[in-house]
Amino acid sequence: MIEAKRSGAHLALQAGAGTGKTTVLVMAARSDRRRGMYLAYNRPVVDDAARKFPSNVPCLTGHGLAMRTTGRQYSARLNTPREPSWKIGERLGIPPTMQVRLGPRLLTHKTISYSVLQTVKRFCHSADDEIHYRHVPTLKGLPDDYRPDLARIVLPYARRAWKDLQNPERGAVRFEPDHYLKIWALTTPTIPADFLLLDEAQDTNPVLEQVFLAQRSHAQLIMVGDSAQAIYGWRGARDVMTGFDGTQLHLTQSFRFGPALATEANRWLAIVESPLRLKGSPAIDTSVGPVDNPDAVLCRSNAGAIREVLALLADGRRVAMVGGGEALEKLARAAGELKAGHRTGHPELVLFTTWDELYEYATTDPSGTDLLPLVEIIEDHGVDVVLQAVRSLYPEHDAQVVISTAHKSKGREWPTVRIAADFELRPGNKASETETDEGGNPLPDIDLGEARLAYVAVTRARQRLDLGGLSWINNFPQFAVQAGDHPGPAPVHSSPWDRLGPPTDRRLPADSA
Ligand SMILES: Nc1ncnc2c1ncn2[C@@H]1O[C@H](COP(=O)(O)OP(=O)(O)OP(=O)(O)O)[C@@H](O)[C@H]1O
Repeated sequence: MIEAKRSGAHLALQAGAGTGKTTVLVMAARSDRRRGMYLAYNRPVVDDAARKFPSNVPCLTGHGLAMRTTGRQYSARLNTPREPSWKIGERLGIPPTMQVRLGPRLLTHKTISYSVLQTVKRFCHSADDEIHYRHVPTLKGLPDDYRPDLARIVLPYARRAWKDLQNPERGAVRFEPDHYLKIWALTTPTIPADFLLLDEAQDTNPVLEQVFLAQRSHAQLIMVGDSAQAIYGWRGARDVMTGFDGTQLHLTQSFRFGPALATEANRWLAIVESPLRLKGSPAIDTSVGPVDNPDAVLCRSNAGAIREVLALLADGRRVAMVGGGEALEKLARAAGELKAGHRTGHPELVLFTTWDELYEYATTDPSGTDLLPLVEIIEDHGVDVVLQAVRSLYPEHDAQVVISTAHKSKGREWPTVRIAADFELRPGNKASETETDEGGNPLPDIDLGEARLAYVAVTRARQRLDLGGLSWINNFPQFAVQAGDHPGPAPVHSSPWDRLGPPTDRRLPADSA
C-alpha cells in the first residue's frame, strides 16, 4: 500500500472483513508528509479516525467539509426545532384536506408531505443536478405500478421545497445538514489537499462520491472499503469502488477470526459474486456452531430485534441494544397507534389506515414479511410489553448480551455471535421447485443485498459464530463450505504488505519527484 501510494497513483483498496484497514490507512498516512484529508460519510467513523491519524491529515465528514463554506452561509436557518412533515407540507401549499387514492392505499396530506421531504432528501444524497422521478421514494405497501402517480403529485411540491431551501435567511422547509451538503456539492468545490482518503467508500452517497472524484486532477485519490459490505443501496449509496479508475489493491488476511470463519465468510463472498476471498489467522481458533449464550445477536430488522429482546429478557438476561432502544420504541408506538384505530406518521407504517390492513400486508405480501415479527408481537403481547422491554434495556458495558441490527453492527466485533431468526429464508427467497443448478439442486433466489447483509453479520464474530437464522444456507449443496477452499480468482496473500498489488505507472504531478 505504502509503495503504491508513493507511486502517486489513484488507488482503490478492497479490504475484506476484519483485515484491519484502518491500521493500514493510518500507516499510509504517517508515511506521507503532504497535505492529506480523510473523508467518510458517517460521523462515528470519522470520530474514530480523528484519534488515530497524524495532524497533516484532518478527518472530516462531507457535512463537516461543506459546513466550512456553504453551511456557514445558512447558519441562520440551521438548528430550528423538529416538526412533523405535514406542517412543512402545509407551508408548501399541501392542503390538510388533501386525500388521494392510489390502488389499495389512501394517501393523506401527511403521507404526501412525508414523500415530498423524502424526495428532497434522496435528491440531496444523489449526484444529480435536478429533482427527478427517481428521487421519489417507494412507500411500504404501495405497489410499484402506482409510483408514477405518486411522482406526479409529489414532484411539484418537492421542486418548490428545493427552491425554498436556497434562501440563506428564512424559508418554509426546515433546513438540515444534507441540504447544505448538496448546495455545496453543486458549486463543484475544490478540496485543498494533495491526497484524499475516502473510507467506507462502498457506502458513500453519490453526492460525496461526486465531489471526491472531481478532485482527481490535483489530488491523489485513495478509496478504501469492501464492496461486499455495501448495505446502504436503499438510501442511495452505490458501490463506487468496483468501477473506480485507479489501481485496485486487496487486503485479504483477516485478523478478526480464524480459518473456519474465513471459510464461512468466503461462502457469502461467492454468493455476492465478489472476487475477494478471505484468509483467517491460523493463530485464532474460531468455530461455527450453536452458541447458548452469545455476546451479540444480530438481526435483519428492528421488528426482528424486538422479538430477540423479548426472548432474552424472558430468559433473565441483561440485554443492551446497539444505538439504544429508540427505534424499537418508535416502531412499537406506531403499531399501537394503528391498533388503537389511528393512522401513524412512522415511515414504515405511514400508508396503512388500519391495523387489519397492516396485518394483511405483513402476513400475505412477500415484501412485508420483515414487519411480521412486529405484527405477531403486538398481537400476542400488546404494545405495553414492548415499551416495558425497551425500558429494561441496559447500557452495553453492563449487559450480558447485545442486540444489534446487522446495519448497526458494521465495523463492530464480538467474541461470540448468533444470527437472529429474522434472517430465515423469506418467501421471496424460497428455493424454487422448477429452477435447479447443473447438479439438479434447487436454486434459491438470494437477493444480493440480503446476502451482503448476511456477509456483514457472519464476519462480526471472533471466536464462535452461530449461523442461527442463516442455517438454511446449509440446505443448498451448491453453497456448501469446504475447509481450506478459497475459490475464485482473487489472490490470497500472507502479509498485509505482500497482499497489495503492484504500483501503477500513473503518476500525479505533485508526487512524481
Ligand atoms: N495488523 C494487525 N495485526 C493484528 N491484529 C490486527 C491488525 N489490524 C487489526 N487487527 C485486529 O483485527 C480486528 C479487525 O480489525 P478492524 O476492525 O480494524 O478491521 P476492519 O478492516 O475495519 O473490518 P470490518 O470492515 O469488517 O469492520 C480487530 O480486533 C483489530 O484489533
